[in-house]
Amino acid sequence: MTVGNETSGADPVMDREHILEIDHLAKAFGSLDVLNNLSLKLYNGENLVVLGKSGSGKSVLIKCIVRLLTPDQGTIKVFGENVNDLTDKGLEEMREKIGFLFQSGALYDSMTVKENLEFPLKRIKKGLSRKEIDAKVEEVLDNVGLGQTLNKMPSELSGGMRKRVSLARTIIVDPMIMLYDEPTTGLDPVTSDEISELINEVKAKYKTSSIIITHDIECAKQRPTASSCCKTGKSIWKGA
Ligand SMILES: Nc1ncnc2c1ncn2[C@@H]1O[C@H](COP(=O)(O)OP(=O)(O)OP(=O)(O)O)[C@@H](O)[C@H]1O
Repeated sequence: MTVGNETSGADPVMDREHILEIDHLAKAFGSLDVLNNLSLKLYNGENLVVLGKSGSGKSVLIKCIVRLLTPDQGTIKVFGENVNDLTDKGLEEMREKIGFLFQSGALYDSMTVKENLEFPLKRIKKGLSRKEIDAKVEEVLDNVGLGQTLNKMPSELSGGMRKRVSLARTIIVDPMIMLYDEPTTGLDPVTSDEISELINEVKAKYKTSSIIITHDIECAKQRPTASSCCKTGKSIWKGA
């Protein structure tokens, strides 16, 4: 896999704090070495692309970051804290600051778009008034260009629209870090470009730091200027 840090600002990356740091991570399943000596740093306000072919361990990496899997070796620090040392409460708090965009989109098919967006908001940002919830739902939907879909069912949306709604549902709770798992998989080239552009817009509007896990080299290239690149495991891309 290849890891490339990228920043849109004029600041040199090295001058800024890192909010996620992985050091010499290793994970195997039996005799299958999936992650081998992987290190990366995600700096505040940047997009970081992890590029790897199918089966190279991209999803395993995400699961290790949020402790759905325990690494065999190495450390993962998020917001300065070692993920494997967190208490259950600490883990819950950390996960609430991290947004996921799953490969499948993972919308609730029996709920309208509005209900899909309200669901995480009511769970994580407790105590909001009806008016505040409506305003937040409208804001995030407008920001992904789908203000008109409020009362539609997911089945009435195209693949690209579902991806946008999923993104809106993730950013509605103001995550500090976004983890994108194959954000453009299954989309046509034009829609893929739109989603890649949207990822850059979300970063600018919501001041998120993002890890984008993909096998799509075009998606990887659509990040702003690459500033550094480190390689580990099976490298298939040498960066811009
Ligand atoms: N819980 C598990 N137990 C055993 N093997 C696993 C487990 N999770 C993942 N693997 C194996 O680890 C390897 C990497 O899986 P992973 O899902 O991370 O791939 P990926 O890079 O995300 O691939 P894709 O792009 O196809 O989704 C695969 O060979 C998979 O079978």
